Amino acid sequence: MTVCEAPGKVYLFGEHAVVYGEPAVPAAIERRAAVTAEPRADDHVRVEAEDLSLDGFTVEYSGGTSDRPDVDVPTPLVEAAMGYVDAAVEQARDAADAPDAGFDITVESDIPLGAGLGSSAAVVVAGIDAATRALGEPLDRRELAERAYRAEFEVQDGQASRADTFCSTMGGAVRVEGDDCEPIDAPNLPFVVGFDGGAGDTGELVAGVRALRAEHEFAADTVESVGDLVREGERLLADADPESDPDPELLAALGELMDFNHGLLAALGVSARSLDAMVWAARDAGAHGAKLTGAGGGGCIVALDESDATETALSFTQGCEEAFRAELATEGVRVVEP
Ligand SMILES: Nc1ncnc2c1ncn2[C@@H]1O[C@H](COP(=O)(O)OP(=O)(O)O)[C@@H](O)[C@H]1O
Ligand SMILES: C[C@@](O)(CCOP(=O)(O)O)CC(=O)O
Ligand SMILES: [Mg+2]
Repeated sequence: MTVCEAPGKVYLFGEHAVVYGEPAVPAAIERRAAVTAEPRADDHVRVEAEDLSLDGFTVEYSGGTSDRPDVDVPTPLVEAAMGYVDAAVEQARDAADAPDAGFDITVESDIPLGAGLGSSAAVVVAGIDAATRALGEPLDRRELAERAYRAEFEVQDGQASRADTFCSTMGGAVRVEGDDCEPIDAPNLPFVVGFDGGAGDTGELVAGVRALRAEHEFAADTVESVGDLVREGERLLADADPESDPDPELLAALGELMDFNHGLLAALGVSARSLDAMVWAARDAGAHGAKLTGAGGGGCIVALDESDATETALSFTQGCEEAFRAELATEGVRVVEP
């Protein structure tokens, strides 16, 4: 039995635009998905994923799209729910050259699903790592990240960047631009997350931005502007001392860029009333800046505040179900057992 766990992430800036080759800077946070993989004697895959929003269910199937698990819920729901675990198993079989490998898989996660904190990437990264290790074929981190990206790319119908999967694999803050992925030295930023209890559909939201971009030059310009602000943010981070606490000027400058980034994401149609309400509650409470994180549509915002004011204000904000401080996860995917 092999257990691996991988962290979720917040986007300091750059989501959506990163899908079109602009740079983005996500940072891993201490909320993790743990995947257990136990090889089986047959070629079946049995998945226990109690956190799935289908009220928790257990299914047994041999993988692949033709073989539908025997559970009493509509097929699209099952496919949407199982897609990432399924794709992770396929990548592990391919990497280990074991097309008929079967597994008992268990997923346990404290990352809310579909909320912009990268639960899908964490499940895929931890899943591929656990399954390949269970087969005695551990991957190096770069290959693991690349295979996790391919899994997300497939499930999201060819619309994914390497940002989430690379960040979850490596931990810390990273910068991703196309296929150029590097860890970066960043100071420990005071992230506060607000969660509206809901979720967005990543594939649908990405497709919406794609359509807007194709239709209007100003939408394409908006995506480019996100890239410009990310480049400015990268310069700020490069000048900062990663060893000491970030100074107030740096936080103010990063916060201003986050505010701008949220405005541009809203213009691209991926914000939501609940996300805007949490962003404004954070700003009113004195946060240096606040923005939605991830695909949007519902889910989480991230703010910068070293004091408790934003977390307190968010906990009293209508529509905010949970507010918490998110510590930077310096370690990416890791083996818990054996
Ligand atoms: N704990 C989990 N168990 C099984 N699958 C999960 C789990 N967490 C996430 N997933 C998969 O990831 C999907 C959500 O991914 P996505 O829409 O990209 O949102 P995000 O990555 O922002 O959380 C879920 O529908 C599910 O398929
Ligand atoms: C919108 C996007 O940039 C980030 C999606 O993040 P999440 O799955 O909502 O955590 C898509 C991608 O980069 O693959
Ligand atoms: Mg995702």
